[in-house]
Amino acid sequence: MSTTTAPRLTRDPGTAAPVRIVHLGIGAFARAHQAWLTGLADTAGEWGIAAFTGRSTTVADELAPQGGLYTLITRAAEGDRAEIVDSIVAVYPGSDIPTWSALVAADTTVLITLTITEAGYRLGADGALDTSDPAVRADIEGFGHRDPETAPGRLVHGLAARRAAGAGPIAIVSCDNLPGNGELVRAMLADFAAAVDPGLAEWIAAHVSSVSTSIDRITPRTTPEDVETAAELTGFADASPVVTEPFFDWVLSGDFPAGRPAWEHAGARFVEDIEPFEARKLWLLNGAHTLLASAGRLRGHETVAEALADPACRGWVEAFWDEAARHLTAPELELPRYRAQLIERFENPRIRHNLAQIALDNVTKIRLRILPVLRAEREAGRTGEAAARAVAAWAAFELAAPAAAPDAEAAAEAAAERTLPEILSALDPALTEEPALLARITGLVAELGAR
Ligand SMILES: NC(=O)c1ccc[n+]([C@@H]2O[C@H](COP(=O)([O-])OP(=O)(O)OC[C@H]3O[C@@H](n4cnc5c(N)ncnc54)[C@H](O)[C@@H]3O)[C@@H](O)[C@H]2O)c1
Ligand SMILES: O=P(O)(O)OC[C@@H](O)[C@@H](O)[C@H](O)[C@H](O)CO
Repeated sequence: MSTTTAPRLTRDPGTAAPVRIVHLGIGAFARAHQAWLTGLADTAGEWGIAAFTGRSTTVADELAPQGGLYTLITRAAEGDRAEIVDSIVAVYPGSDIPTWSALVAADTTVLITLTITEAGYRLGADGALDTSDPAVRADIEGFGHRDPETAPGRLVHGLAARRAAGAGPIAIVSCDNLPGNGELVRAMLADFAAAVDPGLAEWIAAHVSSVSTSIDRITPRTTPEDVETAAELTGFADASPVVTEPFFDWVLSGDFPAGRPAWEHAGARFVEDIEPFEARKLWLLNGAHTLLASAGRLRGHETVAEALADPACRGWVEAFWDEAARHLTAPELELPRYRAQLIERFENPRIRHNLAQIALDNVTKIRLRILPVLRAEREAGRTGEAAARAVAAWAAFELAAPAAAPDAEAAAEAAAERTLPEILSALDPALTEEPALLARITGLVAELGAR
């Protein structure tokens, strides 16, 4: 294998930009998107990123010996292009709380960026911090006495250190696929801080700006073959390359009280009202992914591209987009162009985007990406058939094997005990309150068939 003989990827001494950004939740996406764009925008070498993993230490273990350098492979339908990205200048496991706190507290740090996944925000169904979550409770009760383990706990811990150090204001930029992600961060921090120190909550309200973003670049998990490809393309052994598609988009809205990289020079857009952009991206792209994650797998497909090549799945996606598009009316959204681009992106045969990976945390995703379209269609007097089909496909999976079950045996037992109305009611009680809707979803489940 070529990676064993290629020279290691290492950083030359003195080539690292100073740390001004701290990232929590370093994985594939942050390196395909924000870190890459920061490198492109930062022509003067002023914006180094110190990156922390969220839970597992893997990315830190892989990247730290490389001084944070990594290979980004841009994978078009026609071929691969590789580049070495150097904007990440230090990498730590998320459990390294002393380093985390010191960097968040440093007055040279002016930005925190996040990719902690939707589940990492620890929100309840009402969008507020879920203080009944045992890990959140443990972080609240142990605040100041033991190291925090959740992302909200670590963020508030770091901000407490910043307040104590007398450092100035800071911006937090959520890069996770959640609607109103900036507002969710603001509320999450306020809820957590109020529970541990009302004075700290006031300081956070006055000194921390939560920026909302819509982020877009399809970045599947790296495979062992990708590691070999990176070495072949660059001549360097990289333990942790990232593969992504050519398309990218980043729309941001909010204040940066202590500055930011000139991301607009690399293609980012700053807008007053981000909501239409978020809805377009989350409903059309992520909504279609969520639909295919269940419906595509029910039809035996493993990847987005395979599912989209199936005329039935393609028709269901287009029908869902037609329903969503009726509620995305801002002209700047350029929906025909966006939809055409999405088809081309989904069809990229060289991006193996696994449906099982996309299906993780499906309940939250359906609530945020499918149910708003279903509700809007029904309020307009229509059936919302295509959105209902996405719900039915997920429910068919749950009927066969609930996602929360720890193993196959427990899943089979739990499945045998749950009825469709119970499953739907746990997703959203409103789904069972209208007999016509319940009957239609029941019919769609039967049409789609159990696994
Ligand atoms: N991959 C994409 O195509 C893509 C595109 C747009 C947005 N995003 C957003 O980025 C997120 C991360 O995607 P990725 O491809 O980098 O995934 P990844 O698995 O490569 O990395 C995820 C990171 O989040 C951390 N994490 C996981 N669960 C957590 C939790 N409960 N609390 C705190 N941290 C946690 C992990 O430790 C890791 O550092 C997605 O969930 C999504 O919100 C991803
Ligand atoms: O875990 P999710 O659903 O937020 O993400 C899975 C994919 O839909 C997502 O990663 C997309 O590829 C991405 O949002 C494209 O920008």
